[in-house]
Amino acid sequence: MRIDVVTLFPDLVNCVAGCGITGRAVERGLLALHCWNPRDYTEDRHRTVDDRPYGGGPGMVMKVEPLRRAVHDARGAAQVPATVVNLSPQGRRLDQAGVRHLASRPRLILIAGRYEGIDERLVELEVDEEWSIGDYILSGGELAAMVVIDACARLLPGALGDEDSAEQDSFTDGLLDCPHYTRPEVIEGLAVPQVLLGGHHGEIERWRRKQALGRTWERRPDLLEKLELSEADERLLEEYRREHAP
Ligand SMILES: COc1ccccc1CNc1ccc(C(N)=O)cn1
Repeated sequence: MRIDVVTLFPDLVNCVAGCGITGRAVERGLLALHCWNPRDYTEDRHRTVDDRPYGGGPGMVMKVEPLRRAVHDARGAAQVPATVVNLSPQGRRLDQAGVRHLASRPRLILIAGRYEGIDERLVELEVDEEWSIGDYILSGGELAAMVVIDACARLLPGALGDEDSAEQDSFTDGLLDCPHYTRPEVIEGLAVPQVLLGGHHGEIERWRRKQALGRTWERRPDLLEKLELSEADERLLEEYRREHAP
């Protein structure tokens, strides 16, 4: 998978290429990451990428031309046609289904805006999809782009060894994750649930599923609404509810 990022801060975005699972995905050639800086596509002495908003108001708006030239060069840098994505608070809320959608694209060009945002005509001329990582304002789209890169990289075949937990990742099956424990067995009088120490894999699996169902019911009932639970899951959740009824 190839991801190009149009950004005024390539050093920030390139951090994902240097460490962890995303760094390993790049190392293994599973993910190619390239940044394009609109400032390199300016023609004036001051390398101007922003200007004052028509209609007045605070802040600045990113100009179309430097962005458009950067997108054009990004497109031309590989044969594979790209899906151009603008990261903005106005976009569709990203969830794991959205990540699966984006990770299924052979190529993404992510636009990371700064200032008050980008001239709407760039969106009309070049952008295929707008996505938001949540209902909050960031100083730029770079962190949102890095979230997309990380979440997509985890889904690329070979990115995670079996030492990682993408398969059991919460949200993969629409539920929150079960609690996790590691050594020592007791900390400050808090012991690891006995079932996890017994080595009975069937019991452990059952306990983990029940915890995932129960925690989703307690913390994110909205997620549960969206799911068709199996008979077995319904029974597990019922058991959890009885044990944890307030
Ligand atoms: C006012 O900022 C903008 C306005 C418009 C576009 C981009 C920006 C850059 N900032 C962003 C970007 C994304 C998100 C998000 N929630 O995904 C939050 N902030």
